[in-house]
Amino acid sequence: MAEIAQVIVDVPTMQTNRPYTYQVPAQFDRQIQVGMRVIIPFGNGSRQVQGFVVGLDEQTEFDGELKSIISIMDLNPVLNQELLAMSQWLADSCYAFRISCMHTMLPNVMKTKTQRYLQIIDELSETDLFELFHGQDEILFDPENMPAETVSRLLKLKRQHQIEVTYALTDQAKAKFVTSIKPTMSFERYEEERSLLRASAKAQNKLLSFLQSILGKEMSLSEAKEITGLANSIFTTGEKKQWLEKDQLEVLRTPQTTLNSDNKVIPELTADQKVAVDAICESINQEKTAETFLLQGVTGSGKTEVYLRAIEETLSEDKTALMLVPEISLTPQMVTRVKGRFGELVAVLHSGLSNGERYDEWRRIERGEAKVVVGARSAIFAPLQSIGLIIMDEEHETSYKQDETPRYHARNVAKWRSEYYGATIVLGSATPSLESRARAQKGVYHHLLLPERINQQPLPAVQVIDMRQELRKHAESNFSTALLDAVKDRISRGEQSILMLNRRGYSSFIMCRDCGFVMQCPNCDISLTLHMDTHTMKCHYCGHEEGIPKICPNCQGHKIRYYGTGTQKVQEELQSLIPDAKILRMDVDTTRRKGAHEKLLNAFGNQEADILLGTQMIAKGLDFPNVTLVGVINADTALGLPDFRSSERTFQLLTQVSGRAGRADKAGAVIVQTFNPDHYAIKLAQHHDYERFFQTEMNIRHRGKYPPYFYTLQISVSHEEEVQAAKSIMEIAQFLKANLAATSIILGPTPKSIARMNRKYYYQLVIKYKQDNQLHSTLTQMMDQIQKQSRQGIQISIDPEPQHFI
Ligand SMILES: Nc1ncnc2c1ncn2[C@@H]1O[C@H](COP(=O)(O)OP(=O)(O)OP(=O)(O)O)[C@@H](O)[C@H]1O
Ligand SMILES: [Zn+2]
Ligand SMILES: [Zn+2]
Repeated sequence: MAEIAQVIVDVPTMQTNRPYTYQVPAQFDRQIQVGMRVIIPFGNGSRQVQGFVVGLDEQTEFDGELKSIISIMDLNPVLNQELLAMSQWLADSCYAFRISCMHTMLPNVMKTKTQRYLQIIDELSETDLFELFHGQDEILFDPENMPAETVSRLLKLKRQHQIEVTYALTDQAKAKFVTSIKPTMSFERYEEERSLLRASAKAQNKLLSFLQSILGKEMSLSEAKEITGLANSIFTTGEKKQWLEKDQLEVLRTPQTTLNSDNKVIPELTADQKVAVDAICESINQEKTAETFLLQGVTGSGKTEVYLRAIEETLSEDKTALMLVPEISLTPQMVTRVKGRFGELVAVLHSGLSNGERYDEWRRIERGEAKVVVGARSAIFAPLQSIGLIIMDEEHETSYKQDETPRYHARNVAKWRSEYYGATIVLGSATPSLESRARAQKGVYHHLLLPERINQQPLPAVQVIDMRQELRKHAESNFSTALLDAVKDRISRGEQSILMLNRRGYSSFIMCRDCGFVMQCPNCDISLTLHMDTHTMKCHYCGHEEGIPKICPNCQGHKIRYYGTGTQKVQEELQSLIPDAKILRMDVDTTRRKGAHEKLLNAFGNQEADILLGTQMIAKGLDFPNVTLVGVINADTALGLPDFRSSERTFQLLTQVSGRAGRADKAGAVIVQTFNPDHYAIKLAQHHDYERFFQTEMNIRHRGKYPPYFYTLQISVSHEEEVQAAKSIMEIAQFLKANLAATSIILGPTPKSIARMNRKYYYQLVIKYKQDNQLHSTLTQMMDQIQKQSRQGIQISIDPEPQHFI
């Protein structure tokens, strides 16, 4: 008997974590449950919004009058106890609003769509109203698609209280239904019906035999039409004659994968794999112990097989398994392997799914039909229950951290869930993040090693080419002689090459050779990027787009030139250097369409091309036996970034891309082109020496007081007026200095390296801290300020453990 509900209200502009109290009308008494979505009145007037029930009470004492819940949107809670508790923790630890955490955890379609209607209050006499309302009492208010003049006239009428606004919410979370048919009679009765037909009624005759063939079954109408080739009208006739019954059948929109299916032979484990699998399985079998393993295995050492065995064990214990991969569209081979092993039990969640597909996969998980979930970052919130195992492949990848609010790291969410269920965590990587490797060192994580490739296949030999020398020999080519010769050699042997163009912090822009003018975004402090495919200049921060100028907008000169190296330009150069090479290009431009990744990879896997040329997206997870050469066209770009992790990123990327070569019986080679051949990250990657890199980098981090020795937290402030932004970051800095522990260090405040974005000015400061009991409460206090200040247009964000410092 719940009479009072605590509701988190879904209004984005209302920045609070406080639940609101609503009356539960008697008719909903039995139905309402914590974790359901409800529609509630909010604010003045007739506004309706969505909310999430987070608490139910019986007490009726309350000062003042309570508003009542209007309706309940769900038959079952969409947030179970665990997810509700998690949303609370997530909001708290990420300094985020609970409503945005809830939305992050749920499929998109759980957001309601609000439409505004305008309604005439009294009788209408004026022609004005008649014209605006087209003679109706109510119209949809859609300011974006209405002439400005109409909008202002309508708003004026509203101010004069002639019309009022009403809100209608539509629930987008809809299951998909299709019409189905079912035979209603026995075989003999159908025979009787047949004898009554005229000889010319061939189609009906055919329908009768078909129905006889599917006795006791239900089938979708469209499938039945396809099988029989009969028209709709025949089925309608059949329904009228009561030969069949029509019904609504729910269909799940299951995403298809088009990647070549994996050979399903389950290999015998190597000795090292066995040690790892045994240790992990033992932990899975222990109830209620949340242990974390760091599985550090060189590229091609068979980490995936370890994951698969661990999943198998988890399922046999009647528990569920969650497997995260950095970006699923880039690792279709992984999905194929998991699906190949566990079939229908697998649900795949990723950004390429349509909203409907995502919703249906989500419900398959929620109902317990899918017991293994594979997905990218946000799949960590999959509504699995009794989780026994959480795997994070390539655990060092930055894509596990969300850059927008809530700024969570999937690894921390994994830890929370593993403690909730007593689940085992496996973090896998050839190049673990320094944070994780340091924890393994301390014994916080169990360290498991796969030091060798399968079949003792050697890691590829890496040759480093000094591009400063090369440029002296021949100007302005992206290809050294060594790399070109190696590629030609592979082509002549019928082997394949992967070439990577590192494009982080890299872009193509245009510049006037007369006056040096560079096209800038009118809203942001950065230059526009040239996109040859659409023939436009685009801002990668705010999305601003314009045409490519033919003459310089500054001096009207004609010497506009392209700078920077796009993959397309590199492809053209390579093609002219090796005219008969078959090149596949994989970058954002060629993979925009759904399924394009898989198509390209399939083609390459079928050896339809000699060379796969691409950006970082080709560095991960690819396992092609015929690839014996990997070339890195430019290893340096990440090194130039003002980020203390830039060496770590470079080392990780080089190791990972090198790992694509020589994975089967043919030996592999790697050629790395660089302007910094002596840099330790490049040298140590050349020698596959993770341990030395770890020691070297740890020393540097220790000296600089960086993670993993210190934690970091970034606070940014933005405002349309630079003075306002600067003023409030200074105030924050003062406040922090007065309240934080003496051991905590504040860096800044400074303008962000891109100081202006989307017409707003950005300032930031970074806190480095070891242990600071004051920090959390101080920052939470600051969150209250955010709520006050955001009303004046100032936006403050707190980012715990940011992964990018630019
Ligand atoms: N025990 C085994 N015996 C034979 N082949 C195996 C065994 N384990 C894995 N393999 C095969 O070895 C290859 C490399 O394994 P896998 O892709 O799992 O390596 P990985 O450690 O995940 O590599 P990377 O980090 O480079 O993605 C795969 O083709 C896999 O099928
Ligand atoms: Zn811009
Ligand atoms: Zn010019």
